[in-house]
Amino acid sequence: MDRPTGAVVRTSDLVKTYPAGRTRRGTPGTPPVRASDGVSVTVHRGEIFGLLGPNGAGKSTLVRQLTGLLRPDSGSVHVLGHDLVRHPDRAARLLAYLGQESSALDELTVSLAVETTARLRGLELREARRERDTVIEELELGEIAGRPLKKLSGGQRRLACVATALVGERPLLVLDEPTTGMDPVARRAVWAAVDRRRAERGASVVLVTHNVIEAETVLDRVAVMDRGRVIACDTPGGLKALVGDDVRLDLVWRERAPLEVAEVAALAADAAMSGRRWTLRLTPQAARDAVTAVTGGPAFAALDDFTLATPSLEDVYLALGGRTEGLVKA
Ligand SMILES: Nc1ncnc2c1ncn2[C@@H]1O[C@H](COP(=O)(O)OP(=O)(O)OP(=O)(O)O)[C@@H](O)[C@H]1O
Repeated sequence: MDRPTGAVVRTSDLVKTYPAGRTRRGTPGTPPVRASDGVSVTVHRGEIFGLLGPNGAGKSTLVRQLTGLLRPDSGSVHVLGHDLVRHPDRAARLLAYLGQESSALDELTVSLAVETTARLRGLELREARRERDTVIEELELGEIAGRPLKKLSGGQRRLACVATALVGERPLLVLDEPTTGMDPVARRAVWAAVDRRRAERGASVVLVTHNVIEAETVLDRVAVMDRGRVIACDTPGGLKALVGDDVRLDLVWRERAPLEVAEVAALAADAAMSGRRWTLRLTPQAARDAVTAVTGGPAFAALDDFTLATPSLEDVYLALGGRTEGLVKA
């Protein structure tokens, strides 16, 4: 897609270290954590930009700095040309932020929470109510619009919080795991609404996720984070090209792998093993040979299931040396 090149977000060499935990006499404190370790990212206008990585990679720390909520130790953050390290108060006019926890509006009904947020973002009463009604319909919140947030299920409450993030037309939406706890219908409604803000109003979106499937389908570009650093940044397709033509072979054994079969023993060295599941990255020819070996010979009786797939972002992540814990597949 043709996009204007203007940067909406530009961070340069951000460093943030959380200080060491306090020690009680005789007990060791927690060490300091460098949660941002020289992070430079640029988000363009009209782009859905993802931050992907396992728990503790530094995604939330980064978005809290680019929303002016957390001051970096060093480095710069510019949003639409405004220096948010110097002027964090300007963030409220430039962006809407949905954090992981959002309990400030818990006492209000869904409808009032959305309307109040719209008013706080400067809309006149009539306009605020019009936007409220639009977003409530868009996210199919009508049935629960009259109920207080604190009495909703986790997924419903999250959806109501997304609704508050979408009113008031901010040019930048920063969403930290927006679809946590939602069912597939709600998730689809959220992605459609986010995409509409981008397509119809040119909004830009920074989206934190550790859901690999979600990342592949909705994001234009992805920064892969690990231990406070961006270890790769590209389109999902560009990232997948890093792992070349390799395919992924998953083998699931009924009880245990038949290591007495020579072909299976040969595969063991390169397999990432998780219980009864082996995962291998192989060239297409090697994968064909492996499938022939495990489905044709004596290994077949021990095999429960197998799948052959083109690379996913998870494979990219592994190839880059990342850790898999916390990367969710569903
Ligand atoms: N307030 C804090 N004080 C001390 N350490 C912190 C604080 N907040 C985060 N950390 C640490 O900083 C690192 C990065 O945390 P952060 O929340 O940014 O990760 P994340 O990628 O958003 O993780 P998750 O996917 O679990 O939300 C982690 O090691 C975390 O334990």
